[in-house]
This record gives sequence, C-alpha cells and structure tokens, in this order.
Amino acid sequence: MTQLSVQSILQTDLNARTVGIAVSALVLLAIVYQLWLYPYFFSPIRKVPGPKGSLLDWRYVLFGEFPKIMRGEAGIVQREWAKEYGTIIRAVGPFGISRMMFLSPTAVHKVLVSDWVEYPRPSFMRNILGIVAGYGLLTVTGDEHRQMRRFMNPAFSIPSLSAQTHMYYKPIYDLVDIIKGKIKDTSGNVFHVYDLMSMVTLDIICLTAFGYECDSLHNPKNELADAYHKLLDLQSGQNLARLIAVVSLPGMPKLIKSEWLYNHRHWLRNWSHLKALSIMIECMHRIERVSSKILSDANAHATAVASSDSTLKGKKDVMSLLVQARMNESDGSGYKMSDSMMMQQVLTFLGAGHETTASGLTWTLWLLATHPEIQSKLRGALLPTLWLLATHPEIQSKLRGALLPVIAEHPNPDVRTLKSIEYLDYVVMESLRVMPPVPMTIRQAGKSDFIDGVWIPKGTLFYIAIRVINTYKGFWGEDAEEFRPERWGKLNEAPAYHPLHSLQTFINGPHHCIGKTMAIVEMKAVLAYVHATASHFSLLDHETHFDSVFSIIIANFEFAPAYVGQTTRPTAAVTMSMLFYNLVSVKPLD
Ligand code: HEM
Repeated sequence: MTQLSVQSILQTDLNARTVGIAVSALVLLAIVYQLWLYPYFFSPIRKVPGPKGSLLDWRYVLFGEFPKIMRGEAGIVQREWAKEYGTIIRAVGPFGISRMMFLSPTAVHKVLVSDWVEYPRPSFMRNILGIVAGYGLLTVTGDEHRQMRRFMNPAFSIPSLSAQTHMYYKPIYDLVDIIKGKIKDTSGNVFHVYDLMSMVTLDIICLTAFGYECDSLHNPKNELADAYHKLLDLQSGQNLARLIAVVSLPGMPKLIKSEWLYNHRHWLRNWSHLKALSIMIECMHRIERVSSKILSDANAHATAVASSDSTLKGKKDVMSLLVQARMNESDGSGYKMSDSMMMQQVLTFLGAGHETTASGLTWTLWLLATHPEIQSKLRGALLPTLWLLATHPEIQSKLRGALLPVIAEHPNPDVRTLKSIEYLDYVVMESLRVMPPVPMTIRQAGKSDFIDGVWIPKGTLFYIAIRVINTYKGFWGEDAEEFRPERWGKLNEAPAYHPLHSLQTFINGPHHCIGKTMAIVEMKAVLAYVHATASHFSLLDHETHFDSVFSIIIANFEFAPAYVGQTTRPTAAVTMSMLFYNLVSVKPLD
C-alpha cells in the first residue's frame, strides 16, 4: 500500500469520525434544546404560572407533570394547580411539550366555540379515539365535521329521542329483575355496580342507536359485551400513556387497524408492554364484526321499507334514521355519507355512548350510597305521588280512572315526564357536575394568537379541564366540590355561574356531545325506573309487580357502600371508571 493511500484512508476515517461526532453533537443539542432550553428558557409561555419540577431530575425533564397526572385522581392534580396558580396555568408534559389550561369563560369560549376550527383535537387524540371509537364524528373537524353533524343532528333531536325512549325500559326492567333475583337466591347483596350499569347501558345503546337486541344483561359473554368488557378493563393511566406513545409513531394508527397486525397479534403478547395492545386489537376486531352486521341489517330494513307499500314500519333507532335520511338525501346539502363512514359511526355510538353513561350512572349511585340523606330525599321526590295515593285510596282510584287510559297507551314515562321530576334532574346534573364521566379533553392551537392576554404559539396543547371548571369555587361558590343537588334550584346564588360556561361535562361549541340529551334521559330512566301498568296499587310492594305510577330503581333498592370506610376514586384515563372498587351494597326496601 502506498503512503498516499494510507493517508487517504486515515483522512476518510477522520472525516467519518468528525461527521459522526458532529451529528451526535447536533442530536444531543436538539435533545437538550427540546427538553431543557426551549421549555424553560425560550418558550414565550415559560413565565406563565404553573407547576415546576427539578431540571436535574431526568424523569421530570423527560416526562414533566404527566406521571403525576396519570397516578393521581382524574382532574384533581389540575384542580390543585388552579387553587395555587389561578385561571391561567402552564404545565410541561412529556418531551418538553407545554400544555396550557385556561379556566376563564372567554378563553374556553374562544377555543371551543368562536375559533373552534383553529383549535382542533390533536392528531394523537384523534387516532386514539379513531382506533377505539371509529374514525367518525369524534375525529373529523372543520367543514367535514359541519356537514356530518348537520346530517346526523335530526337523529338525535327531541322528537327522535321521544320516539326512542320506550326502548330503554326492557333493559331497565331486566336489570331490576336481575338484582331482585340475585338478592333473593342470595349469595349476598354486594354488587359490582359498574358491571351492571355497563351491561344495561350497552343494551340500551344497542336498541336506541341500532334497534339491535344485545341483551348482555342475560348473556354477559356475548360477543359484543365480552369485547367491551375486556376493552374497558384495559383502561388505566399507564395503558393510556402507552397507547399515546404507540399512536404517536408515524404509520402506527394504520398498522394497528390493519388486518395483517390482527392476524399477527399474538406476537405482541411476547412483550409485556404490548400485551394490552394485542387484547385491544382483538376486541376492536370483534366489535367491528358485530357493527358491520348491525349496519347491513339497518340497510336491509330501510331498503325493505322503501320498497314496500307501508307493510313495514320505519324504525326509529338512530342508525335507521340515518340510513333513511341517506336514502332520501333530504337535507339538500349534497352531502352523502359513505358506507364505510356509516360503519365508523356505528363504532362511535357504541364507543362514545356506552361507557360514558355507565360511568355517569355508577358515580351517581356511589354518590347516593355515600350521601344517604340525599338518597332518601330523592326517593321522597320520586314517591310523593305514591305516598299520597297509598294514604288516600279515594284519590288513588279517581286518579287511576283518569290515568289508566293514558297509561295504557304510554306505560313507560316519556322524556317530558322524566324532565318534570325536578329533584331527579338536580341529582343527575349534580352528579355529572362533580363526577363528569369525561374529566378532561385536549385541543391544539392551529394558529398563534393571544388568549386571555397571553401569546400562545401555534402547536401548544390545551387541557380543557372539564372537572376543574365544573368544581371551580370562583364559579360555583365555596361548596363547589361538594355533592349538593339543591344548588340546581338556586343557581342565581352561585357567584359567577353561567349556563354555557360553568358546566363543561358535555363541552360547548360545535363539538359538544351529540348524545347529551340522550345520556341524561337514559340516566334518569335507569335511576327512576317508572312502571305504570297495573290496576291495583300498594306502596313498595316489591315481591309482586309494582303497581300504579312510580316504581323506581331508587324506590326499589337502597344503595350503600359495600363496607364501612369503603373508598374509591376515578382513574385518570379517558373516562372516569372507578379505580379499586366498584362494589356497592344493594338492599331491597321493605
Ligand atoms: C354521560 C354521558 C356522556 C358524556 C359525559 C359525554 C361527553 C362528551 C364530551 C365531553 C364530548 C366532547 C369530546 C371532545 O370534543 O373532546 C363528547 C362528544 C361526543 N359524544 Fe358524548 N358523552 C356522553 C354520552 C354520549 C352518548 C350517549 C352518545 C351517542 C350515542 C355520545 C356521542 C358523542 C359524539 C358522537 C361526540 C362527538 C361530537 C362532535 O364532535 O361533534 N355521547 N361527549
């Protein structure tokens, strides 16, 4: 080898090493900039008040406040920040990315209502929602969302809801019979309330959204119920963090939905961190299989109705209404939902309309179990008619004479009847206020702009802190964190209550929950189970059928904690499922 070639090899080696060192230094600098320099020394929002950890703690530098949020009770870590720092808060999350939390009505209005198109759900959130609840209304934004929402609104209107309410009652009767049966033969009177609520709400959403009889109350192992049960068991802060990490990798959301990964899902079981992902993929696949059958049944029925001369009746469940609307293209906007998009909506209704309502009901029963005085007041509010009738037989028979013809036609209470029971309304709204089933949502700035006088750069994430706003003392008064249904009768006494801004359980603006009224009516129907069919009335006659006007879950059963000193708390995941315990003791009233 000549001296020249040795020199040139050495030179090339040196160059390669120099380039390697330079690249490593640049990567290191980029990491240092992203994790230390930008968030704490350069970011325009670095001086906004908020929690701060030690910059020498590598875990804090890497993950910021995220572990604290995920370990804590849903929404409570953020509530403590609000107490300490006020209504404009900044916190650093994983990888040095800042989050802003605004509580003022003007800021929340800007992000959710007036400038909503500029503040969409961030892509990692759309992907998580898309994977578990379909790439339907929950994941679109802007014009696509406007058109889709306009097309779907009529199926959720009050007239449609009124036509669906009677469908609630079969699952509710079944639920009461099951509880009574279990108490009678009894292995004890302590129940997993969440499991029961999850089954009854799944059966109700299947009937009202698709006219599909799931009957998970009698067949808890049926394909759909079992898949949801397993999916919901995976809900934990840790699994949510893993899912966020996975879907943030380029191409992963598509891969997770692919047939290929479904066929090779057993590979994932070999890594303990990915086991939950493998279960999720399997469950979603099963849910999609049932959903596709639901959709093809709805299509077949609508086609049969359209081609028959009124021998078949048009069904009133949400999906049938959508299929009929698509056939008629009656909204005149030229928008036509594709088959695959209809399929995504089936997943969305199942995903968004089942677990949320189950969680709302479970927390309401827990709050009633731990506030016996409110429980008996609610029972009193539901029963005065009964009591009056029981103690005044002459009024009873007179009333029955007037009621029976109506009752014969409408044996179960409709939307208006449920709405007229004032204290029931207070209890449901108060429970949804202090224990909102979706405790928080997220948005991302699509533009740089001032909000509440602070310059917020494009890309900043926002915590829409539903539970914090719902229980903020500045809006609701000193007792804001307490469960006190009476406040709903005296809202004018709250210091700064605003009907649009102080309660964000279903959020505000164009993305507000399309199922809000459906969920509230359903919760009331389950809690207040009214049964008005028989000819003879005796107060609290539980063994025989309930007679006359109101027989109610709350009137049927007394709820209490399963044992003295029992506590529970909500997980910091997407919805507020109960962590540790969802046992509640249920006693028949006598
Ligand atoms: C107590 C029960 C419920 C609660 C607390 C609840 C809460 C919410 C919240 C907070 C959002 C906004 C999410 C966001 O934009 O980040 C939302 C959206 C939505 N919810 Fe609900 N929900 C409930 C029941 C239902 C039911 C029964 C259905 C339907 C069958 C439903 C369907 C939807 C849909 C489709 C959206 C997306 C709306 C849009 O972006 O236009 N929800 N819900």
